[in-house]
Amino acid sequence: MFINLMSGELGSSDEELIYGASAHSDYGMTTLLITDGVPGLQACVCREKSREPRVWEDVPHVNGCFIVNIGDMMERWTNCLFRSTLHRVMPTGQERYSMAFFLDPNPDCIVQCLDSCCSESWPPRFPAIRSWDYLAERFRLTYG
Ligand SMILES: O=C(O)CCC(=O)C(=O)O
Ligand SMILES: [Fe+2]
Repeated sequence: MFINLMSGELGSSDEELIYGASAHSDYGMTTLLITDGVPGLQACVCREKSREPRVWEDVPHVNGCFIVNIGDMMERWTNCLFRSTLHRVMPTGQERYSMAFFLDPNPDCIVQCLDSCCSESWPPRFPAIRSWDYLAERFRLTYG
């Protein structure tokens, strides 16, 4: 479990929002996200993340509800039957707060294609990997 508190800040000189989040999918299994209702979050409505041009849709805020993101580890587990959600936060000029709860399997859990998610015509696409090894590699690639 990992919680991320994000805030968009107003620049002192020109009242411009200086932080958003570039396009990404979350690394883990599932993310529960809550925001203060200020817009900015967008999801890519494409099944293939590499497809261009990307089409982005605003994610509506619903009071009292979490936004649920499927993460990349869930995509591996389900052999791409569940696709992870490509999303981003666009600066709007307004102060904005969000809190993300990243839900992951235990570090020693082996993430491998579920039996119900593969067949002869749809073989496993990813090798089995220890949950923590997968996350550590993603963190290493992102943060060096
Ligand atoms: O602030 C948001 O709405 C999204 C944050 C996010 O994508 C993340 O923390 O991974
Ligand atoms: Fe995210």
